[in-house]
Amino acid sequence: MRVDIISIFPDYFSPLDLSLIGKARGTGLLDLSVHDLRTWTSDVHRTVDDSPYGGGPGMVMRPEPWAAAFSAVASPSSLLVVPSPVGKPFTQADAAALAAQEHLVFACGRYEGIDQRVLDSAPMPVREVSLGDYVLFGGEVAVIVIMEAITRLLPGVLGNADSLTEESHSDGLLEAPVYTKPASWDGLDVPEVLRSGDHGKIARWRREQSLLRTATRRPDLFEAYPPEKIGKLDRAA
Ligand SMILES: N#Cc1c(-c2ccc3cc[nH]c3c2)n[nH]c1N
Repeated sequence: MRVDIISIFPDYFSPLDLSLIGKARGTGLLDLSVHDLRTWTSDVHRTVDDSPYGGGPGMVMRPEPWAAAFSAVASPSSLLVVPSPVGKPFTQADAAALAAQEHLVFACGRYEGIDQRVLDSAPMPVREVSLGDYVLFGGEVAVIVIMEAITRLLPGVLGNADSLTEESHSDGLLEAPVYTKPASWDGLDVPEVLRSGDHGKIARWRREQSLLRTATRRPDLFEAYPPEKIGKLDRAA
């Protein structure tokens, strides 16, 4: 997968040199380039913003540098992803869809945002996404989060792909609680079923815990979960 990130703060993305994302870049699974938007300015002050038409606080990012940047990095298979407070809430399904793309271009807005004409005239399809109902300083942190969600789904990045099948949100539910040694700690014991060696019983217990957790913590997800997939809860588990 090829990714181009455009930002006025390229140094924000040094975390993408680390850990499994850094390894994916090193092994060629991920071809990631970070660009400074000011590369595509044409004035001595390398200006990327100006005052908003219609008045109001703050500044708006000028269209010209973005248009020049897109012309430099876009290809026929590119998809433009723009983090924004007004974007579609980003979900695991969106991460999977983006992970299947050939080339992603991320536009990191700052100030009061990017001139709307940049998105309206982009030479590639556009996806505006939001991480949640709160406001960040800009799109950079959102891109780091999105890049982590995408990269871990790329084949070969996670040592054990099985991790992807039972984690929260992979199947629309929250995952069951996890435990490790010691069997008893701080007066609390690991649920006996997990130490039983009965894999069928363990699977049923985890399924039940996942459904119960989702129902109590994320009723929105539980309501959206197909009733026919819930099945009969095994109280004996
Ligand atoms: N994604 C996302 C965002 C943002 C965001 C994204 C871009 C810019 C550019 C200026 N301010 C921004 C805030 N705030 N909250 C979210 N969930």
